[in-house]
Amino acid sequence: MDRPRQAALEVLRAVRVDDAYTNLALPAAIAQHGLGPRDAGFVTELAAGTIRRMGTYDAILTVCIDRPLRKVQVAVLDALRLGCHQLLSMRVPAHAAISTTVDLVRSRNGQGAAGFANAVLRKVAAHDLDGWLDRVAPDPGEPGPARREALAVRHSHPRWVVDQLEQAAPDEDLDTLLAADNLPPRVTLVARPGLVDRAELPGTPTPYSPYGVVLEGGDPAGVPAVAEGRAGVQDEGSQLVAHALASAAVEGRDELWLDLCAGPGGKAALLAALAAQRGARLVATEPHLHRARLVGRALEALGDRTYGVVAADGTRPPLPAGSVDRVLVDAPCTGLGALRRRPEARWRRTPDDLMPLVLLQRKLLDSALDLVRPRGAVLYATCSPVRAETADVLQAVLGTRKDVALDDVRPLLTGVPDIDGPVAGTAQLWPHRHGTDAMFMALLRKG
Ligand SMILES: C[S@@+](CC[C@H](N)C(=O)[O-])C[C@H]1O[C@@H](n2cnc3c(N)ncnc32)[C@H](O)[C@@H]1O
Repeated sequence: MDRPRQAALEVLRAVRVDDAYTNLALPAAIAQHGLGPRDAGFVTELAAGTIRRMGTYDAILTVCIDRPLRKVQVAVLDALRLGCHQLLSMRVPAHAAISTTVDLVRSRNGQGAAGFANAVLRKVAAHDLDGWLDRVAPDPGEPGPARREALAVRHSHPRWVVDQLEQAAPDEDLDTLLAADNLPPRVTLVARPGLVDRAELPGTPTPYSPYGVVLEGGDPAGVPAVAEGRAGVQDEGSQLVAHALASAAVEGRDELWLDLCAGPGGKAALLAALAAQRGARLVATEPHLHRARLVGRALEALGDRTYGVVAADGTRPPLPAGSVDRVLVDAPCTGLGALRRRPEARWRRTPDDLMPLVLLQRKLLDSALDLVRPRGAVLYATCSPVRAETADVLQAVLGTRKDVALDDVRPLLTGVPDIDGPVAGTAQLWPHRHGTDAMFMALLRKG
């Protein structure tokens, strides 16, 4: 039996049936099948790539199968999707892609299903990916619903996500923006100031963050500074969020910093290191215990130079009003700006997720504004560019508070080009433009 393909099929099943995260299911399947580095690379590309591009492959399979996809046995459908990825997006020769998929189906679903898979994949193999896209989703060129529908299929995004991204970036080339979500991100490390210098880390310096390096290859866990918590794996956009809050000018006392939504702790660790260099200390809050533990671990290398983490709800934080000098609200959000990182995320989110998140985001921002002292700084951030979570939250909260003003965050992001956000003074990063997650940032001050 072909163990790499079997492992990939198991990852697809775990993601579909058990709601597993691809990034966790993959190493588990690789370990369980005892695969070496070469096979592990193949399985990672096969499983993660198939999950990411499933929307496109389902549109193609719909044409190749004479009954609705929902009537195809799901295990067989998963195998067909893996076959499509090998045929259309990987350099696997067609005969190998077809015969190995058919063998996989035969071993699990019997001879009849194997014959069906063989017939379907032969049809798929009749065209390359571009040929199929021109057939199932020709781009009408003109902006509008038909184009958004075509781009949703071409770039394998749910249609509602395409609509949200288009509203978030009406002047952007939607084609380029969506294409960037299908490129797995480069691995970026952060050197936590005072604990390690970035020159000591392998890789090349990140273009915008003063703390980052892009790792050219290899396992980040094998870097000693990462293993010791003096450095970590962190997107450059996330580094810039911590950098912006730390760089905001704050008059007078600057002793207590708060990360209100801290789990799993990447930004908390960078902020805590920056605070410690200036004689300030960070406290982190996170309501979910397992995530609070991760924050604790991320802060370990700083010892008593931080106040550590408190398992608490940020809307009812255990701190007196007006007691904090700087607050980060890295709010729970749809994560539609970080789709590159989580292959299954686009299929799991639904439009119904939006409103509860927006209500929580408003409460958290309000809570942060209560906690900060007059003339202190609050940075509101999301890894989503969706307007309901960015501009609308900001405007709703500013509309109810006379004591708060929006400051310009953009001068704190020196050297980062084209960062204007949806409200004057806010910033929006983009994968296709900056090579980062689509982080939104707004800086607020209490009068
Ligand atoms: C976008 S993540 C934060 C990422 C984190 N800052 C980092 O860089 O590692 C949002 C976090 O908010 C937490 N959260 C959810 N509800 C919350 C609440 N009521 N108060 C505070 N945090 C909350 C989530 O559990 C999640 O860990």
